[in-house]
Amino acid sequence: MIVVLGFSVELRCECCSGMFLALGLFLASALFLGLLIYQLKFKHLIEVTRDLASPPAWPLLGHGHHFIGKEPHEMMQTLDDFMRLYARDETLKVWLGPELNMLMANPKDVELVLGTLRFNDKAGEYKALEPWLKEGLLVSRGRKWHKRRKIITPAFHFKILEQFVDIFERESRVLLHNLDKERQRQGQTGFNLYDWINLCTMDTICETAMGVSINAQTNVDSEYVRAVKTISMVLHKRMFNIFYRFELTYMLTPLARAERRALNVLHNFTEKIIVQRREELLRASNAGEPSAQSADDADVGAKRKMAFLDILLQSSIDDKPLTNLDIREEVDTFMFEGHDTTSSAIMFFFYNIATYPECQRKCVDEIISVLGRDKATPVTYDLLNKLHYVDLCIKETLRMYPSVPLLGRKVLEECEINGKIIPAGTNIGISPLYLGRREELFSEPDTFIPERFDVVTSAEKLNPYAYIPFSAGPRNCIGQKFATLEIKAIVANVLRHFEIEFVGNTAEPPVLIAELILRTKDPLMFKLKERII
Ligand code: HEM
Repeated sequence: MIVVLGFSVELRCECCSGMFLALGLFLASALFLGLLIYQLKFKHLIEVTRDLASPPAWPLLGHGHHFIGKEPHEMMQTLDDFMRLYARDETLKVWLGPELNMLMANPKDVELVLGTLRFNDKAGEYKALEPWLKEGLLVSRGRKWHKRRKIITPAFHFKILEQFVDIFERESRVLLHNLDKERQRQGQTGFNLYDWINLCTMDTICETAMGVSINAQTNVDSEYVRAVKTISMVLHKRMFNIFYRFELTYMLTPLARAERRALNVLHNFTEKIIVQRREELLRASNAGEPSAQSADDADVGAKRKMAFLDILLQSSIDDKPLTNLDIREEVDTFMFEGHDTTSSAIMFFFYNIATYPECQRKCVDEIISVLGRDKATPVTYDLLNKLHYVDLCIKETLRMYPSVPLLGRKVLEECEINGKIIPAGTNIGISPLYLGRREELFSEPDTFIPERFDVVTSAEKLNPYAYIPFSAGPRNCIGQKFATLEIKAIVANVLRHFEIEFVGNTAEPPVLIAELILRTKDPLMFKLKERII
C-alpha cells in the first residue's frame, strides 16, 4: 500500500515537474515572442513617437483602460480633457492596446493631412460601413476613388442642384404637415423634432439619388425606413462596444444577424431601382426617345428624372460602363452620407436659433423679405441663394455642431508631419468639432455668433483648415452645396410657419456623442407655435 502510495506520490511529483517544465517553457516562449514582436514592431513605434504628448500609459492596454466601461459621451469628454491637458491643443498620442492613434488639432498639421492625397486611406472606424457601402466613394481609396470622384462630381453641378429644389420644397411641405400635427398634440415637454426632420431628409435623398420616393414621412414603418434605422443602431453599437468591434465575435451576435437582414432589404431595394432604370434607359435608347420613365414602376413610386443614378448609369470608367454593384455602392453612399448629416445639422440649427431668439428673429425677417409673406410661395434655387443671414447661421451651427465630428485616416508609410514622425499603421484623427471650439481659432467658441462668418463685416480671419465641417482638400464633402441648399429650403419653410422654442435648460449645453454622425445624449425637445407673419 505504502509502496503503491509511494509510487503514486512519486508519480505525482514527476507529473508536476513535467507540468511546471511545460508551463515554464510556455511562459519563456511567450516572453520571447512578446519581446520579438516588441522588438520588431513596437520598439520602433514607441521610440519615434516618444516625444508626442500623451497621458501615462499602461503596459499592453496603453490608454485603453480610460475608455473601457465608459458611456459614449464620457469617452468623448476624456479625449477632450486629454487633448487640452496633455497635448495643449496640438497632437495627442493615444494607444488603444496595440493600436496607435494620433489626434491632431493644429490647422497646419490638418492642412498637410487633408490638403493632399497622401493620406487617402480611411481609418479602421469606417470598416463598419463597408457591409452597406462596400467600396463607395466615402470609403474607397486609390485609383478607384479617383476615377469615381471624377465621374460623380458633375452630378453636383448647380444646374442639377437647381432641379432638386422642387424636391426639397415638396418634401419640406410634408414635414410641415407632420410638424403641425405634432404642434397640436404637444404637451409642456414638447416633442423630438429630430425624428421628423430625419424622415424628411431620408425622403429627399432617396428621391434625388434614385429618383423614387419611399414616402418615409408618411409611412414611418416601411421596411426600408426600419432597415436604415437598424443600420444606424448597428453603427452606434459597433463604435462604442468593444465586443462588437472584432469581426469574429461580432459575426456570432444577434446584432450581426439584424444587420444582415437590414442590409438585404437596403441592397435589394437599390438593386431593383438600378435594374429598372437601366432597362428604361435601354428601351428609350432603342426607341430613339429621350429617357422617360415608364408608368409601370409605380410600386417604388418613381416620379421624375434622376440625376445621380442617371449620371452613374451613363458613365464609364476605362471605357467600361459601371456594373450594378458599382452603382449600388455609390447610391448607397449617398443614402448614408446624405440624410443623417443634414438632419443633424438642421436639428442643431433649430436648437441654436431657439436658444438665441434674436437670431431666430433675424432669420425670419430675412426669409420674409426674400420669400414674401405668402407662406405658399415655393422656395426656388435663386431665392434660397439670397438667404445670406440664414447661410451664416448654418455655417455657425456647423462650427459648433459639425455633423461629422471626427475624420480618420490610416497612415500607410512612415512619414513626417511638421517635424513629427508618424509611423506606418497609425490612425490619424482630426475632429472638426474640437477645432471649431478652440478659443485660439474662434473667439468665444461656445457662443453662437453667425456674424463671425460674414466676410464683409467680420474681423475674424477664417483659417480654411480650422473650419472643416465638410472636411477640406481633395477628399472633402462632394455634397456640400446640395446639403446647404437642402438645409436652407427646410429651415426657411419651417421658420415661416412656426416659432421654435427649446424646452430644456438653455444654461447647460447639450451633452454630445461623437458617433460617425454627431448626436446628443438625450433628445432635444422643442415646442412649436404657429407663426403669424
Ligand atoms: C450638413 C451636411 C453634410 C456634412 C456636414 C458632410 C460632411 C462630410 C465630411 C466631413 C466628409 C469627409 C468624410 C471623411 O473624410 O471621412 C464628407 C464626405 C462625403 N460626403 Fe458629405 N456631408 C454632408 C452632406 C452630404 C450630402 C447631402 C451628400 C450627398 C448627397 C454627401 C456626400 C458625401 C460623399 C459622397 C462623401 C465622400 C467624398 C469622398 O471621399 O470623395 N454629404 N461629408
